[in-house]
Amino acid sequence: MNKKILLGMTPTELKAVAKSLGMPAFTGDQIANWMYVQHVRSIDEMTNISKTNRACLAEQYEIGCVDPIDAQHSEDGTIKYLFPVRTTSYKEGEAGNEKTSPKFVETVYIPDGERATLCVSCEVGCKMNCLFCQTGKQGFQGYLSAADILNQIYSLPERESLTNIVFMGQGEPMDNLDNVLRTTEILTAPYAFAWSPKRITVSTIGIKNELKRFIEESDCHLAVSLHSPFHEQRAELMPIERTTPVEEIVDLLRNYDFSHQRRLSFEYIVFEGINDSKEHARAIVRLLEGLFCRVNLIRFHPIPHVNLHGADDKQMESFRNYLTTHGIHTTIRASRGQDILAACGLLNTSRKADGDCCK
Ligand SMILES: C[S@@+](CC[C@H](N)C(=O)[O-])C[C@H]1O[C@@H](n2cnc3c(N)ncnc32)[C@H](O)[C@@H]1O
Ligand code: SF4
Repeated sequence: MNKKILLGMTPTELKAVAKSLGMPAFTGDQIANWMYVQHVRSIDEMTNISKTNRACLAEQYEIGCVDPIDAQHSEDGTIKYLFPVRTTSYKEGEAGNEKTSPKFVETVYIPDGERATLCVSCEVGCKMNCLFCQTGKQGFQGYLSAADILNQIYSLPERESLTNIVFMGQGEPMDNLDNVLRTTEILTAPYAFAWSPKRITVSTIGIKNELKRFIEESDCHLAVSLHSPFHEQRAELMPIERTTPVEEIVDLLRNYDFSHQRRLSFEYIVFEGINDSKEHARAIVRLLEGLFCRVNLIRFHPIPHVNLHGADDKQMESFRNYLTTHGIHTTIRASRGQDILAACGLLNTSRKADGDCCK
């Protein structure tokens, strides 16, 4: 029998589990504390629960944490982990692709002086098919459960040194919003990891209704992938633009206040000769006028069979300077882990199921 997984459950749900097994409701709080505060790896370690009750719980349940099975080390200190995925789901009508099991996701640990950022994945692959992204090339093989998203943090060898988490790995967070929100709730709740939401950034291409829900139900920072201010060009780079133009996303964002603790940023990969002109910079200034936000310029990390090239440093700096002098706080993001294919947009686990995982 496949055991049910406790990781990702809220205290209310854990109390219901305890009661269903004939235990007092407060056992649910004890389980939450053992998992989310003490980070134990087995039910047997929950020593303030009686031996009999632990055995009873373990008959049907397990924590559901699983260690990474591979780690690649970059020369810049970045580490890319490969995590097995326990359960994936699909929305109604989406073809399941269960034959590719076992499934894996990649998670990237990025130490940087006093900071240590973890880039987590929320889906196996991605269905959004952005032209420039290697995860998009993988296609979509399922939504991660909150347990599998959380496990990337729970089972990370460097967990205690983490200062920030970014949802910038495989997958589109707004496409798996319930599980992403459940994860950020557990990461920020006082009963659990108790992280400030200001240490967590969720990146999205902009799916309107879900984005609205995310803004209203979470306090985490938000990053929107822009990449072109022009409709036709953005649609060529990012198919989502055809159904949800970024102008609609910006209009939505104008309804909320990002001038205090919560940060709104736009990510912009600078492609040589494609989106690095003065016209682009001017159009960005027009698009974002009056919005309290910043722009992060990203270097393009080349992927096979895609004829796009990154702009050089001089061009990126001049683009940044134009935006900055026109009132938009703009930074150039350092690329990390490119030598081990861990940099933004390079994650891909399509071949891992064929036994290629440790090469
Ligand atoms: C991999 S995505 C995951 C989060 C979300 N799906 C999104 O697109 O915002 C994280 C960031 O990587 C960027 N990215 C994708 N492919 C890239 C590439 N080849 N080089 C640089 N950045 C890339 C995306 O545009 C996005 O800003
Ligand atoms: S850039 Fe983001 S949304 Fe686009 S394919 Fe990659 S992971 Fe998916």
